[in-house]
Amino acid sequence: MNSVIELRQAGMRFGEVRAVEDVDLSVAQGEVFGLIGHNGAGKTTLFKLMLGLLAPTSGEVRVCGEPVRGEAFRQVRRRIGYLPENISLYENLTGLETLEFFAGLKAIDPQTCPALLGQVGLADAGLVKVSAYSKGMRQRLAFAQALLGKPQLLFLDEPTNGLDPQGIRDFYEVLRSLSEDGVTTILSSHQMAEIQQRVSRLALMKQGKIASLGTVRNLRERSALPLRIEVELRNGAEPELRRILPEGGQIIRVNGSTAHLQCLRSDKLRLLASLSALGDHLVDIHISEPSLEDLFLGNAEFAS
Ligand SMILES: Nc1ncnc2c1ncn2[C@@H]1O[C@H](COP(=O)(O)OP(=O)(O)OP(=O)(O)O)[C@@H](O)[C@H]1O
Repeated sequence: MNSVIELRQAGMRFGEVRAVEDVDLSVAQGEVFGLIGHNGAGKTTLFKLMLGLLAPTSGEVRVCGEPVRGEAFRQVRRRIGYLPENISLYENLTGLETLEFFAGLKAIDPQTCPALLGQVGLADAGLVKVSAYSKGMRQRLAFAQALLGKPQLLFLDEPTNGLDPQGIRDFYEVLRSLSEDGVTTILSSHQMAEIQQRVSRLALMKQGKIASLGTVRNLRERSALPLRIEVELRNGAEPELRRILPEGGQIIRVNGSTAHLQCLRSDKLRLLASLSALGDHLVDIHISEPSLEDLFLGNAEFAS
């Protein structure tokens, strides 16, 4: 694997607070990698470690092969775009002036700014003052700021805050196309329904540690959470369902003609085989995997 980011037993303590502890992580080039966790889980601190804004109090953090505190990291930093969680924008500047201002700070050609505004869907708002921008427009502008200078590595802290569904779709479309060009993205989010279809892998952080790491499918398969199965029956078939239900299948409730069941993944095939014996009593079956939100909120136990 061509790792762009490597953390080895990385830790960050603030006095007695262990904000990040024993984190081992490798992220490959072109990945869209998600970080999720409750407030205070350590996501922002981990971002700051990877950006070289904080020096780890233990372990090692390397980005593009360089230790983040070394001299060589100055060059690496030029290839990094960062969208902080709470970016401050000047109300009196227009969108274009804002971007040109950030371009000046980064010594980037300001002539690249109009195209960048177009990339984030603000082509028609470049001459409008930020004070008249909606929350979503501000977030798009902040994203454009992170894209200045065509970074190879993007760190985006809660990037879809304030975006409407179309804005969220546009945002991930930009990420997808950047990923195809080899750009690596690390993003944090509380929006689990949104993140679960769009990241290549993710890490679930709890109290400074990575509690689980993998694809969404890996995380689901490792969790002890049950699958939910909705069984649509013909009228009067409930007793028959109860009769054929194998061990491991559990009826949670029955609403009219729909029975809500659950079972462990390991019992799924056995349960489905039994349900097929319902024959004409059966209208339809719908299986739901535990969502990322279930995994996150359900305090599921994960295998390491
Ligand atoms: N500069 C600091 N000094 C002292 N403690 C800090 C500092 N920065 C963070 N912490 C503590 O470290 C822990 C992790 O904080 P961090 O901001 O990294 O979490 P987070 O997952 O980003 O939370 P949120 O989702 O609320 O942004 C928290 O207990 C926080 O209070």
